[in-house]
Amino acid sequence: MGNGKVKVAMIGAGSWGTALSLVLADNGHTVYLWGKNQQTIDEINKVHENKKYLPNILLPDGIHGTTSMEEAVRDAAYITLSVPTKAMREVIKQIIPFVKSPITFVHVSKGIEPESLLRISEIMEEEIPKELIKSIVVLSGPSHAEEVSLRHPTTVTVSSKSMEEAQKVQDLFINSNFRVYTNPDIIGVEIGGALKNIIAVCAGITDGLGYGDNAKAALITRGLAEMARLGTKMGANPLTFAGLTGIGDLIVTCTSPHSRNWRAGNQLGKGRQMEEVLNDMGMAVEGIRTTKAAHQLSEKYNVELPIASALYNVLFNGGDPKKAVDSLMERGKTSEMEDLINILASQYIE
Ligand SMILES: NC(=O)C1=CN([C@@H]2O[C@H](COP(=O)(O)OP(=O)(O)OC[C@H]3O[C@@H](n4cnc5c(N)ncnc54)[C@H](OP(=O)(O)O)[C@@H]3O)[C@@H](O)[C@H]2O)C=CC1
Ligand SMILES: O=C(CO)COP(=O)(O)O
Repeated sequence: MGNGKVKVAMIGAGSWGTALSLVLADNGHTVYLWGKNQQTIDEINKVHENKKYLPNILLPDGIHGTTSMEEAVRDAAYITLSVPTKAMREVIKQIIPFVKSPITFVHVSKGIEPESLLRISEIMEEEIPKELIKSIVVLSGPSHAEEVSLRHPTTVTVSSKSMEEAQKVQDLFINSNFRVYTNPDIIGVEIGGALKNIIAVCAGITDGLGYGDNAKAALITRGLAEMARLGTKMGANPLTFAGLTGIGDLIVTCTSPHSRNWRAGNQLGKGRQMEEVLNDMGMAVEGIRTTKAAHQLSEKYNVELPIASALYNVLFNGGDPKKAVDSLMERGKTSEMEDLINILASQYIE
């Protein structure tokens, strides 16, 4: 391939895996886009379109669809995982037999696993034999697949325990439409990307209830405080929440109808039932499972998460969305500054 151009295995042919394959192909790399649905893969190869997940986007020639994991992974320089969090373990098990030497795994997904309470890179460390891991890199940030595939300006962040490998992945993806930053705080980057989905569901709910911009601004700002409060307890740098994978991703998902989390919340706010909403969506709505994980994490770390708890009550205890908002507004009085100081201080006090 030469000229720094490599083969990349993209595992997951949904919206995000397909859009990121387009970025890599634009950069001259050869992408083997793996999916389990034969019809989707045939469409990608024959008409260069992923009709289900990224309709009306002509995919570049450098993208080869495949349902063969062996073909996708063989001789790849990078293996990128782009399946929803709940499919991670199952898909990694399918990859491993075809990995012959240590390689850098990239993941681009946004969730926390309920029960184990692991971030995705931790799940990967559990599932992939140590001797096959060169490094694990996460790519996250405010980036709707629909806009990335139109080559609209987008910024994301990569993070890893190895910044050398993170920089290589930065070089792999970066181009004039897709600007990639680095951040050494992998915990903060992964937690921000996962928890913002909870707040986006809530923003959809308040929009569905007919509330306006004040409620949205309140959710984004207090949601950010909640993310930072839990994140710092889990070892994140509080400053990461002021970056692309914190406030950046909160803004894009809480304010955009592209967001599946916002859209699901919006339907709940309009009075529809969760099961029906998720069935109709037919795409990953990560915020639902991550709300369960956040509820468990708030107990584990003894951190108050009023917004996530209110959503947990709506999603898993049949709570009424309007009453959930009322309950947040009627909480005991607190001090904003005291909360922010506690967040900044929490990494130093244990
Ligand atoms: N869409 C976006 O704009 C962005 C998404 N993300 C994150 O990327 C991740 C993936 O999301 P996204 O691509 O949007 O999701 P989609 O719902 O668009 O696609 C999910 C893909 O995963 C596949 N999949 C699901 N379960 C399995 C499984 N058990 N085995 C194999 N394949 C499976 C689906 O295949 P099939 O159709 O065959 O079921 C489908 O190709 C999520 O964590 C999301 O938060 C991050 C940034 C942006
Ligand atoms: O993470 C995203 C944008 O950064 C996509 O959000 P949704 O999963 O809510 O569509």
